[in-house]
Amino acid sequence: MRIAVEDLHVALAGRTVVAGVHLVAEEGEIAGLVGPNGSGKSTLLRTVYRHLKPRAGRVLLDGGDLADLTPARSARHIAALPQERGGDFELTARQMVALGRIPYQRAFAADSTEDRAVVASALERVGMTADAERRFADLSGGERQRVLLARALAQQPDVLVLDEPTNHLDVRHQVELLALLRAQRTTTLVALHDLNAAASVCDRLHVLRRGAVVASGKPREILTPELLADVFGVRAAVVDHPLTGDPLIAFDHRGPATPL
Ligand SMILES: Nc1ncnc2c1ncn2[C@@H]1O[C@H](COP(=O)(O)OP(=O)(O)OP(=O)(O)O)[C@@H](O)[C@H]1O
Repeated sequence: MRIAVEDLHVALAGRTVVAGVHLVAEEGEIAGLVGPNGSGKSTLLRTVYRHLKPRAGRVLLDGGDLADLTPARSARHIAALPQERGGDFELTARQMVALGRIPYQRAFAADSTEDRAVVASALERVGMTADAERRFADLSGGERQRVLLARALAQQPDVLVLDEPTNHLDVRHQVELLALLRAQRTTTLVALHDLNAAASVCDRLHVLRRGAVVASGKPREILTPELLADVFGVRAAVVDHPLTGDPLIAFDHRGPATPL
């Protein structure tokens, strides 16, 4: 499915945090949101997965307004990996993933054979099968992250909304998660701080600054030294990755673009 955000405005505690955002992720596309701390990435994503109500604007799924769907109906279309990683800690990892099947179940119905197969496959895809019967509470930050991603996959959504999905993951699991997203080809909106990961996995990037999109396009067009200096305040060279040919940002860690 195609997802379009149209003229979205969100206010929090009386302050405008997202101001007139337009963006699109085409069917099967991975659209990345990048921007400095506080630029509105999480707020925008929370509004897309209906955790927040916009002050104005719409989120359209294949042209239909998401706000017209019941929560259960929209949960069949959109699954989120939010930044707050709370939840019911008494559940096992498998039970946590099984929560992703609720939008497909009647009230009080037991899991079907299909539900169990979908849950097992989601656990397998994030590499958590061996830990499936452990308590969610006992898992490490990265393991919880992977279980919550499996829950989103078990929802079999048309659109995945991921807020910093590589947080807490070691480098191997970061690479695996990005490979999984690439292989998946589900329309995806993903906020990423790691600009090199974003350059490698995203078909299109949207750069946010103070709640507004200031640049949109292919990573190679967007991630220029000028933009990195202007929006992120850092000095960097952009070169071709020697293994993949993707844009590779080499940051100058010795000091920012402008004096501190
Ligand atoms: N519940 C809230 N009440 C008031 N202001 C909020 C609330 N949540 C976030 N904000 C403010 O909204 C702005 C955007 O925050 P948001 O979390 O969307 O940014 P972000 O781009 O995801 O940041 P980060 O990269 O630090 O995660 C920030 O200035 C933040 O302080």
